[in-house]
Amino acid sequence: MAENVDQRPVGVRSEVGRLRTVLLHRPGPELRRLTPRNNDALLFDGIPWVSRARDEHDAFAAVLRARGVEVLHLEQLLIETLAQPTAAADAIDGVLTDLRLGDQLRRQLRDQLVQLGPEELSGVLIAGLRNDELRSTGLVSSLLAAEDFLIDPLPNLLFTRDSSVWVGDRVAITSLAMPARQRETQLTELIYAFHPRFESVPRLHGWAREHLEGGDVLALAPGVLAVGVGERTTPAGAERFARTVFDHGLAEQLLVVPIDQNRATMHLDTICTMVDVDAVVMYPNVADRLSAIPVRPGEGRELIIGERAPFLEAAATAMGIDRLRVIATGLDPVTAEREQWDDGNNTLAIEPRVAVAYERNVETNARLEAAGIEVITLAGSELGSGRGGPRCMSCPILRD
Ligand SMILES: NC(=[NH2+])NCCC[C@H](N)C(=O)O
Repeated sequence: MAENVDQRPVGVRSEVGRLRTVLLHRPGPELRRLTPRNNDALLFDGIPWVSRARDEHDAFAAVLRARGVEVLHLEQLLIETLAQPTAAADAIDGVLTDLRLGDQLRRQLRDQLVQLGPEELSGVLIAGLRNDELRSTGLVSSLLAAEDFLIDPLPNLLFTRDSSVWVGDRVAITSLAMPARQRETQLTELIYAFHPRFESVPRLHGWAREHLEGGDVLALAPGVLAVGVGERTTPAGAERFARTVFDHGLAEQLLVVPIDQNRATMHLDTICTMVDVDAVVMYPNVADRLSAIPVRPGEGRELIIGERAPFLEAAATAMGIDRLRVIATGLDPVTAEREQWDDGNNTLAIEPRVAVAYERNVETNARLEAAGIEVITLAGSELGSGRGGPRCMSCPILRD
């Protein structure tokens, strides 16, 4: 494990090892920005009731704390980060690159942002800024509608899984594919670059690189990673990730898993998550046709590309086990489809055979229990409108 400045251990080498430290984001005013006109672009399937969403999220954090997990909040880390003038200056430069602003508005916006303290600045970076919230008299501002955003809100920051991912004792800053989420990783990059807690942690990848999202990355076993390639992580993102983890000696094998390019299966963790060292909960409607391409490091900069094989077989082989046990979402194809959509597959293991799951996925949870998995249920009626479950809403920083 890497020692960092204040001597707190970090590192993730498993999906199921006892969870010690996790990064969450408690949803706030950024969710109030969602309207029926912008929710599709902002990747929400409905308009969440904000205070209830916060209650549900607080219950999630409480469940984790009750099990001895240290919960870090992204907003708190961001505020502490922005207390450093260079970090605040970087953050402001980052939002001001937006080409919709124009020079005059950019100057006026800068004048306002530099006056903000860390807490207010963090608030604006997360909740965004509407045109009518800045007193500007310039051409651009007068032509934009009052409700147009000068800084887009980040309602999906809630899904901390995607905006950074720990691989061993390093952190990969990801590069998010959807325009509504791209700025999130400017914030995670800032936190990991400047926050004293992470000062000595080497950073991988980066927000300006090929698309790679944490929801696509699974740590199947020591030295064995899987990465989904679909709507979010691109083939080039997977290739860069393979090269990077091999160069840093963080894995010996990577399984690249092509997934359907659609919203229901946006990340690998929407169809498959691990609940034990040799068991996954998986969407049966894709389980049989899901395949994997094994990739290994070759000579020099080469990658050795293996033969495409059924995912479950390839995973078991790479993990050195006879068989990966599969617990299926739902019972029949229709229930499975409903529960997969409601993130029944998206469980967060907090130790082997103990997983956090949304309570609404009754059939899937019953099957998990029957398979010997303790299921800690969460209400998620509001949180779920962003199409993400307990795994999406958590970024493990330290696991046994
Ligand atoms: N790891 C995950 N499955 N994350 C879910 C993210 C959901 C989010 N609304 C998006 O569309 O990007």
